Amino acid sequence: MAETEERLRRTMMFVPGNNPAMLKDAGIYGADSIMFDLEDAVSLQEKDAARDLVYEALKTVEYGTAEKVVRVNGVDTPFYKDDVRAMVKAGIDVIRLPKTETAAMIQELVKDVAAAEQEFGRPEGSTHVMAAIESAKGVVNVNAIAAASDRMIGVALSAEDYTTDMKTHRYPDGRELEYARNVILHAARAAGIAAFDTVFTNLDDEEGLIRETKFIHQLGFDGKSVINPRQIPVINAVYAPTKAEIQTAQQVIAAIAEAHEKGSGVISLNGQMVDRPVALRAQRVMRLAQASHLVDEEGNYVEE
Ligand SMILES: CC(=O)SCCNC(=O)CCNC(=O)[C@H](O)C(C)(C)COP(=O)(O)OP(=O)(O)OC[C@H]1O[C@@H](n2cnc3c(N)ncnc32)[C@H](O)[C@@H]1OP(=O)(O)O
Ligand SMILES: O=C([O-])CC(=O)C(=O)O
Ligand SMILES: [Mg+2]
Repeated sequence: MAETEERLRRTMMFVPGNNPAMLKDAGIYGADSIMFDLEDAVSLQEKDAARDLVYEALKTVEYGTAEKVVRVNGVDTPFYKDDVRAMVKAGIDVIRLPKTETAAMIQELVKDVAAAEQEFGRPEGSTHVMAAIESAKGVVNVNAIAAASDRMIGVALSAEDYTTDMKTHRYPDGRELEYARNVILHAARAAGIAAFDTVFTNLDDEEGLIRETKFIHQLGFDGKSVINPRQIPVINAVYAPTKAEIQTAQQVIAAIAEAHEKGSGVISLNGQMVDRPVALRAQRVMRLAQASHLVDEEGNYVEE
């Protein structure tokens, strides 16, 4: 894994790289990661102008604590090399490679990123990478892709292209994505990196977005790619623990501390066994509670 401490990545917002107004304001909506897009949101005629615009934005706009990600054009396009050089020069945090099908593609990206870091005097290893899985071939190879480099921070399902490749389309129940979601999630967890679910494209169907987010949250995904700021609070609300979950997590953390004081790794709490995995899950609940501003610095629940 590229990072020692896990970063919260509930929402990764696509921002079309050719839209100056959106580039300027992208930091105000509270996305955990902002993803500048040079690929499919940008027409062929605008590729060079979009790269320049994103470069300028990265140099001049303040994006706060949000992680800065760029979706470059694919390795087999004439834009890819210039995209990688410009984004590394600008100091991007993460490069997202679209339509990743093999570990060799990630290795090629990593080689180009390392060369650009050297060319522009960026700290060696400071640019992380991630893979978007958008085809059957990508799903079949995702274990090797996820483990292809220690610069890798995550893998994402890209269901629009994936369902096209699979000769189907997206249905409200998402059954056509079952296999890909599970395989991608396992590859990410086995490699110790993040897993991102795909975009939800019907902006007016908030209920559908809530249903899909609850489902991918239950599976264990870190978060979703999003296309519009109004999707961010909806997803964050699904990821926010309830008051009861927070209180249970606090009791678990206190109980395990008591067990440790007594020289034990296991204790009973309200008839339930509490051991290390339960305590680790409780710590994650508290991290999500803090990110959702549901607890104060001492960890006390804050009434809304
Ligand atoms: C399959 C794929 O590859 S998906 C990835 C590629 N696609 C994209 O990147 C599309 C990203 N999203 C968008 O361009 C837009 O959200 C659209 C076109 C879908 C809808 O746009 P709008 O109808 O303008 O959305 P809406 O009315 O909700 O916008 C509200 C505000 O949020 C801004 N906004 C909307 N989407 C974004 C975004 N992705 N990033 C930053 N700002 C945004 C709008 O500029 C507007 O700002 P304003 O109030 O200051 O004028
Ligand atoms: O990464 C995403 O979710 C968007 C995308 O490119 C796709 O679905 O093909
Ligand atoms: Mg795509």
